Amino acid sequence: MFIPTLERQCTSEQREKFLPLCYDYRIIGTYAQTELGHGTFLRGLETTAHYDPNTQEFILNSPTISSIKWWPGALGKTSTHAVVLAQLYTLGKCHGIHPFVVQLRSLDDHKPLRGITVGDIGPKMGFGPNDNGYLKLHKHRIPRTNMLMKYSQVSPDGTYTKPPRSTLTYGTMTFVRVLIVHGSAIALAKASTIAIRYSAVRRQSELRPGEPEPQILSYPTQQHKLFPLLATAYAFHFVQLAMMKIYTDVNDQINNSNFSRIQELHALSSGLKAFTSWVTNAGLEVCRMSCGGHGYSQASGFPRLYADFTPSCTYEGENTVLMLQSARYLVKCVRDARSGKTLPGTVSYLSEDVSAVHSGGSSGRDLSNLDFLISLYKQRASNQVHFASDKVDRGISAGMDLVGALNSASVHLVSAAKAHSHYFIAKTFVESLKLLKASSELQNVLHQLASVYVFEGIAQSSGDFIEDYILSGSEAKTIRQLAVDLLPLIRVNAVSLVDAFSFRDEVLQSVLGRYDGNVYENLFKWAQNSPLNKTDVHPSYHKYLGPLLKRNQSKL
Ligand SMILES: CCCCCCCC/C=C\CCCCCCC/C=C/C(=O)SCCNC(=O)CCNC(=O)[C@H](O)C(C)(C)COP(=O)(O)OP(=O)(O)OC[C@H]1O[C@@H](n2cnc3c(N)ncnc32)[C@H](O)[C@@H]1OP(=O)(O)O
Ligand SMILES: Cc1cc2nc3c(=O)[nH]c(=O)nc-3n(C[C@H](O)[C@H](O)[C@H](O)COP(=O)(O)OP(=O)(O)OC[C@H]3O[C@@H](n4cnc5c(N)ncnc54)[C@H](O)[C@@H]3O)c2cc1C
Repeated sequence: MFIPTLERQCTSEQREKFLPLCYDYRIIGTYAQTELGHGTFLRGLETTAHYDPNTQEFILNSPTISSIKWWPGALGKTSTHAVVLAQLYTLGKCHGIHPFVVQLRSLDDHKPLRGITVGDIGPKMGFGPNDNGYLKLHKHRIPRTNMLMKYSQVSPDGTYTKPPRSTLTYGTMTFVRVLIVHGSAIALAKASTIAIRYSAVRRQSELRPGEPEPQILSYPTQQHKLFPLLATAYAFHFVQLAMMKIYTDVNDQINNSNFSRIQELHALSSGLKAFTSWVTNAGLEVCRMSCGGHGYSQASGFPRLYADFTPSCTYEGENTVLMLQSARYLVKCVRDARSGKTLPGTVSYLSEDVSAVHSGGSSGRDLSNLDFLISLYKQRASNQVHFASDKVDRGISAGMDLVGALNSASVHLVSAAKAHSHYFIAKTFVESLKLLKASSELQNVLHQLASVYVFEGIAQSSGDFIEDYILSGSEAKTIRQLAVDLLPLIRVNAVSLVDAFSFRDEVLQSVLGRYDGNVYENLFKWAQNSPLNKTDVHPSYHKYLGPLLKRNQSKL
């Protein structure tokens, strides 16, 4: 995050000064924004940067215990520098959060500089090798030119020039949220690879006396656990490509001072980061549990994969907060649509009259047709967004201000943002396959994946579709069965579909997911290498167990 921030927030002179040092690994930096007392509420950050025109320096301080920077990756023992987000004060006025490059440690002996107290925040659930750290600043001075001034400036005499948009400071977070969508796709692909390969190797239970134990991948319940997640990994792959394309296009516009789509990008990246990381987080646990006891072993790779992935739901914007950000924009779009404004591409459906799609018990609608089902996802999203938006309007009519009305409708706003994200993902998956140049055989297999993703997505949220009369109960049941009917077809290519992710064994880090399937021999080898097995009799025997046993034996 250090380098992307410099690349996006530096003037050209600052780029020339700082970026070569980064690219050549002459300095190592972190992104120090979160504090002990604030991670979500950025306007509440307390670190201060007061400009001193006499020396043309900023004086950085952590004025309170809650203002100590806390969590930034590699801050504790590694980073020599940080981008520090602090409240800018100049000529007696506060101008809000701005980014500053701060050197933390000497480039000679790596010791912390004067006014810098820095260290590791202690053991965490995962990310063991990462020294997430703390930073306490005490009257630490940096040159004026260390404030990143692409968008806002402080002149030598202290005059402040404000940015074209205050939120441009938040640009790196948007970029990383887009990367996390990619990260979700990768993590779910890894978990699917481990679980499906292991399920093809593992044989368990005797269905009928005398019959060989079947591969657990042959059980419909095992397929129902794993194949929708496999399909989701493929869906997220195509979605992260689409998300990155939108990000690149909007970022190019921003670089040309066109800020018209910055809000749409913020809303979409927030919703997709939250949606994909929540779904992946839950999916990793399903994959682990589908591998039985060996899934719980470190040898499976699941404990580390989960412990390292799960903070994706928290960092870079806590997921609920990001869903609310997305929903806030959707509410704005409903208002714009009602006042006749044209809406941007990813939200244009909110101005359509989607109520035309009626439920109908045996209306003869083709419930296996993906284009038709995507129209139902659209209707569900539109209904949920308009419902939540109407709740906000009713709150205001009842005398609340906008903040109060948004807060009181927030549970529904999160549901609406989830439905919006889900519609975007399902639509993107189906549309991406149409554009894919692939053999008819491959198209057929990928269509099976898209179908099980779309069917299962409705089955798992059928309440949304039934409550709004988008589907009848019997239609929902039919779609649920369509998903189950697809499972044996996907079974044929399941192992090939995870092999296609091409994770090397060294990357997958899983004995269960080994490409050669040689699980049991390698589990035993792995166990023998366990530190506890260095000696037959563990030294602790002589200190604790031995004396205890001997003492009790003497009583016999
Ligand atoms: C290239 C191949 C790569 C492959 C990689 C694949 C694998 C990689 C996997 C993962 C990679 C990434 C690894 C992750 C490592 C990250 C480690 C963690 C880092 C961090 O956590 S950094 C700190 C993150 N912190 C946050 O995100 C804070 C969240 N809080 C906020 O953003 C804000 O406080 C807020 C938005 C919640 C609230 O802001 P505010 O108080 O100002 O209140 P509002 O009134 O809601 O907002 C005002 C206004 O601003 C708009 N807004 C807000 N944010 C943005 C934004 N980012 N962009 C644009 N606009 C924004 C908001 O919509 C409001 O606008 P309106 O007034 O409504 O118009
Ligand atoms: C592994 C890891 C790495 C990190 N790396 C970095 C880093 O490199 N740099 C950095 O600056 N930070 C980093 N962070 C910090 C991270 O960005 C914050 O933890 C994150 O932004 C969440 O903020 P918080 O911890 O204050 O949670 P809080 O915001 O306190 O969240 C707690 C609860 O409050 C709820 N909540 C908060 N606000 C609202 C609201 N407005 N409406 C409804 N509910 C709300 C949330 O939904 C959540 O349920 C990292 C964190 C982790 C875990």
